Amino acid sequence: MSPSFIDALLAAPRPLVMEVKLRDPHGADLLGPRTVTDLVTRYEQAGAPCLSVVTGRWFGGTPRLLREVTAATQLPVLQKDFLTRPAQLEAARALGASAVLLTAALLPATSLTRLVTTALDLGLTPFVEITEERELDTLPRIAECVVAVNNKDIRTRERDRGDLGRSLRLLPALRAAGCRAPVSASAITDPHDAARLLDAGYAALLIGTSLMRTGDLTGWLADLDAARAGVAA
Ligand SMILES: O=C(O)c1ccccc1NCC(=O)[C@H](O)[C@H](O)COP(=O)(O)O
Repeated sequence: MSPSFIDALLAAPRPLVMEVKLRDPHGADLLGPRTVTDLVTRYEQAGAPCLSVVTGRWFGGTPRLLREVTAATQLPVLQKDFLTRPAQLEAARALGASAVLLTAALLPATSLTRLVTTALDLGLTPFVEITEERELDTLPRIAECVVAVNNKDIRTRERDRGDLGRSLRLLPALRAAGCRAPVSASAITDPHDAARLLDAGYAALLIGTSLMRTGDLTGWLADLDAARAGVAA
């Protein structure tokens, strides 16, 4: 049996969730001449422990894209979309997802509780995204969730430049609330910044645009590894 999304992430030596995302927030194409299968294979070869796929239409996605990704890999896959109903979580599982995005800012507390419970009952890892400390107050079963700090603002379609300081500021509150798998997500463009976030105590990072855009994925990851070794020395 494959490991759950959260277990695969926590066991990874280089804990990056590599994201399949067809368009940037301004509508620019990120895939280029590659196929989705080429990209998934490349991420796998690069050692990704888990993948993410943006199926939200703001970023050029569709539910069919989730199936394309899960058909091309055995790795645990996160579906990133505006998921608000239990039926959408059942559909995600049927299409092969292992984790589902739940955006705390967009969900009333009662819905968030119901969706976390439903996801866990279905064997899916809830990937709960927050931008403010108070969103942790109503989050149930936090030790079983991945909790991601989004460095951008989804309410403005992530057209802002992002604020990695938000991740650094919120990490102590995440740990204090019992989160085992804190993730920093969005706007991570530089391997040195990525190393800094991991060194600060993040269990993992989620990176889309930078990995989609780099012409040298191996080099990007080598720079991250070198920066982490430097940080640790
Ligand atoms: O964050 C959301 O609520 C969301 C909902 C629906 C579709 C996408 C959503 N977020 C997208 C992302 O958060 C980013 O694609 C992801 O964090 C990677 O960001 P980046 O590295 O800046 O491309």
